[in-house]
Amino acid sequence: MSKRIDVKNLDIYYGEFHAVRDVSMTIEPKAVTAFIGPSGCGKSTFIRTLNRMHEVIPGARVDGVVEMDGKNLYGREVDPVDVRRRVGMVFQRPNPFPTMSIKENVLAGVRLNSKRLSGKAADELAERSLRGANLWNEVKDRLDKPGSGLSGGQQQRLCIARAIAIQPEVLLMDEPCSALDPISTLAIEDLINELKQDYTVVIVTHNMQQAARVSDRTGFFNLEATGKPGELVEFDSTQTIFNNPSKKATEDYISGRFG
Ligand SMILES: Nc1ncnc2c1ncn2[C@@H]1O[C@H](COP(=O)(O)OP(=O)(O)OP(=O)(O)O)[C@@H](O)[C@H]1O
Repeated sequence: MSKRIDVKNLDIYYGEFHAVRDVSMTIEPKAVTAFIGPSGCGKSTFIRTLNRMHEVIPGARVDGVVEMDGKNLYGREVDPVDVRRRVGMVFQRPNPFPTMSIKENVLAGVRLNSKRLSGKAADELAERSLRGANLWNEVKDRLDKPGSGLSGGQQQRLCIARAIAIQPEVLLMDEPCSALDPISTLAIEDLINELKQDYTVVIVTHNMQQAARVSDRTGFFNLEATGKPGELVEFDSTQTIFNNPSKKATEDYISGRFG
């Protein structure tokens, strides 16, 4: 299920503004890749280009190539809706549909993709996805209650269940723990560790300890000055980035000298 992503010379724009410059990297399957860097360096912008969410903003565009297992996601024949089905996304703030039940929240993405599900198939998929998101035991007795009745950490796991219900190949997570308390954060980190058995996982995080804990590879983004484009300064095994980075800017950031 999981796929490899090759990014080649990717430039990202908001209208005239050049937000991210010339990124090339390979994101490995069945691994967690983390992006760190100071505010405004383009981490969120970059991750949104991996499922073509960037282009929903008027005037936003990219130059370059993003390949999934060798096929350009920006090819002329490629349907962006299909890309977003194959590359799921979890956002910073848990965003369950508040009036929908827990079960219907899990199935919402599948129903949007206009898949018809029999009652039994829907029940099975909901259970499988909630188990996959480590939430089943906590909600199995209240599947018909609203998703908004869950704690923040449970809501975020509900959103992860919704994302994996559509059986994506890649899971993007943009600061998935920034609205959560430390215990919920640990639950999500454990879950990320399990998800990499099946998915290519990409996470943006402000928390360097989190990047060190959960990821196999880390990319450090930076920008020279406000108004300049963000750049990928260094991309390597998490071990190397945190213990033996090759660029001074990475070392300064990791050791808290700026950012
Ligand atoms: N919708 C938008 N329209 C125009 N410019 C934008 C838009 N979204 C982001 N930008 C700009 O693009 C640059 C990169 O922003 P982005 O949110 O990707 O950075 P980031 O590294 O994720 O920051 P943070 O860590 O604060 O979330 C910033 O200069 C930002 O102001």
